[in-house]
Amino acid sequence: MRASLLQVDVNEGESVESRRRRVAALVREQAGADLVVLPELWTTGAFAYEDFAREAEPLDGPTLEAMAAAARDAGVWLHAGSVPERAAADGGSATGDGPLYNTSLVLSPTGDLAAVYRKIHRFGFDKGEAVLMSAGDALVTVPLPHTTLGVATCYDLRFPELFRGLVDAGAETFVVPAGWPDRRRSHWTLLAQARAVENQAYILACGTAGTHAGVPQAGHSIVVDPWGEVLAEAGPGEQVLTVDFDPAKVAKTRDQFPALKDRVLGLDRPHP
Ligand SMILES: NC(=O)CCC(=O)C(=O)O
Repeated sequence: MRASLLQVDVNEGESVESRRRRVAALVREQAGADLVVLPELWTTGAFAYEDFAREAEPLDGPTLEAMAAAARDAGVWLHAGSVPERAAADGGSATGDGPLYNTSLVLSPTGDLAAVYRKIHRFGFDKGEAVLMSAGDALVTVPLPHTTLGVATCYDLRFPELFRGLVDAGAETFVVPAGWPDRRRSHWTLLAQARAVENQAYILACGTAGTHAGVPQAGHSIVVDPWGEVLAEAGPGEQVLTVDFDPAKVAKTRDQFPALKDRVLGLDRPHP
């Protein structure tokens, strides 16, 4: 399988509309890949809190429209990263004036919306995303022809129980769009390898480059195999990181070193 991670430079010098056009063109250039991955909140930047409400869009907004056309033209599965989603007042997916979510979109090679994931763990403690956005509550897996994706977003990477849940739901390849800051780059790399090793799964973790809202981004998108080996790692700037990997290695690793079978369930809950 061939995956291309588009580590987009997100900065205030470029309008959202211009970046959308530029990213759509980059996606079209990936024809021949099986899967293309974009970062978290690449229209605004993950730390551009004051832009979330202004740039928020319904699920069928301009980003979905542009990315669906690009996925169809390139004939690729596209994890289109996430957008600030303005949901309907009832929390549904129609246009509305309801809550904001940090919402990931997965598109099929025909440009159809295959999955939607609303980020569960919001970053910022008592400010930023954590207070501006609502939390999703559903785990999402997406069956592709050769692997099943499990999706998570950025800060989710710090919560291993979410990834265990995805494994239990059949995930073999985690896709993690992010807007990870440079000051915690060592955590990014370490956590990506940890999630891969402990779950014996691939991880495709795609971050942003550049600086927005005064926060330099880590870049260094990374692909790790089920044994924890780094297959490819980007540098700090805008880059297309392309990697070929064997999806069958997940089953082989789980078979030859069956640590997942030794799990003792329920330890993450308090004992009565
Ligand atoms: N956008 C994010 O979720 C940032 C996460 C982060 O900075 C961290 O976990 O550290």
